Amino acid sequence: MMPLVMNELDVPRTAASWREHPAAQQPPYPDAEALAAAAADLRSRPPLVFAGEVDSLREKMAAASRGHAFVLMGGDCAESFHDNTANNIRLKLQTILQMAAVLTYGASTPVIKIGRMAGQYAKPRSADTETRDGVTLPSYRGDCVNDHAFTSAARVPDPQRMVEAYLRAGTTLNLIRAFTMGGYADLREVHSWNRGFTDNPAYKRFESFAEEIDRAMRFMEAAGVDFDALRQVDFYAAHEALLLEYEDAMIREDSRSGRLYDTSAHLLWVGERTRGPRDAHVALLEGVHNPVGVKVGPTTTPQDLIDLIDHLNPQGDPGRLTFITRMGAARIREVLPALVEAVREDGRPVTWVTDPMHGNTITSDNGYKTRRFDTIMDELRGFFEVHRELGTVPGGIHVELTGDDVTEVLGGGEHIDECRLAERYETLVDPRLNHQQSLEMAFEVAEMLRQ
Ligand SMILES: O=C[C@H](O)[C@H](O)COP(=O)(O)O
Ligand SMILES: C=C(OP(=O)(O)O)C(=O)O
Ligand SMILES: [Mn+2]
Repeated sequence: MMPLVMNELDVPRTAASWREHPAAQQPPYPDAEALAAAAADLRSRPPLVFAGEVDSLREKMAAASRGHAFVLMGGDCAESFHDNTANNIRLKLQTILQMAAVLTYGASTPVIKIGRMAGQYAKPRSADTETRDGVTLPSYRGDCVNDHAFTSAARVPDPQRMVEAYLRAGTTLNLIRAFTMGGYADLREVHSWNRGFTDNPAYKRFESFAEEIDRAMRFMEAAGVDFDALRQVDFYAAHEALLLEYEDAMIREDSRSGRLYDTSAHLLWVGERTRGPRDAHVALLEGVHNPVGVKVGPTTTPQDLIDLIDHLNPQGDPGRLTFITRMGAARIREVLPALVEAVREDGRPVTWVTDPMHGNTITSDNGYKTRRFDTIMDELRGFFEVHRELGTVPGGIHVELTGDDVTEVLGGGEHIDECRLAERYETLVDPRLNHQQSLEMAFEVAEMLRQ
């Protein structure tokens, strides 16, 4: 085990300049003293990740920007304290590992495995309030902020939830590390789970692909590959750096280098609603050394991206900045090329990742916030087409998924239709791919990568 070398108590405040910038999507805490006490409590606690791990992810993201690795980032839209169970963590991890095995074969490069896990507890909302049956209450903003129950007491922002989120993130990371270091991620095991996908009606389309992977495994075995050396994998954690007080309280100095890191996760991203280059969220991430992502939607201009690079990666260090595009299937082929070209012309490297979920959210006729599997796949195809035409590198995918058999996204091999949404619609905010849909996506993307 590497020693933790963070300076936990003496946090230089330079990263705190975010307080001088406008901050969107922050909860209206009723009790400033309670907020300060919770933040002080967090500041006294150990970091959740170690700077050395964060640096190694930065290097891997740099490899992805050059096409020498492929990023798979996935997990819940909003994690919840209630679902912070061993089984839930295990199934999500398993799903990501299964997808990664298929993608590794398709891409013929290492797949960088990143969970939207262990800290994805704060949500931006399009409306500050929610109305049900004539009753209007503050919106749910993630378990780090308030409770999902629809009562006025539950919806009051409670800063003590930040401490709870920290503790839950810590136990989640602990279990992830135990699984991924202790043999649960063994490639032979992961490959055998993927055989379970043969029950899926979509499997027929991928049968020959799956057989190829099977053959490759047998070849490796026959050639004497040391499978025991493949029993451990690197797995990283990421979440949206939305709740500024929480992220600020998790900043620590790395005593080896004197650099500041946001130790709440390895990678942090800024969302489409908070990505203003001169706004507080970007200012906070400017001050830390983590690899960072910025979600960019269809209204983004080329100049917006250059401004973001100026702020977040002025020196053009590879691996520091990832643009996560979420354009919508209908717009991606039209709007992405000019953005990619502007960045290419600028010359400072970024890693391009697609989020095919957030530009494709619809409301079903029976009132569910949902997405169509086919539309999601169409945005993914558009992403690869644009990069292929421009000769640039499609660096990875970012998806909302769960390891459970929920029914939140329409379509896929199991043909989930509107009536079935009611069966297991469990998400607290956005609809997630279920286990089978996630694997189906992995096979489709692996085929795209192979071309
Ligand atoms: O996860 C993303 C956002 O929080 C979400 O899409 C916004 O959702 P809302 O429009 O339901 O507030
Ligand atoms: C809020 C999210 O996305 P975006 O910022 O792209 O809307 C999200 O990833 O859950
Ligand atoms: Mn979401």
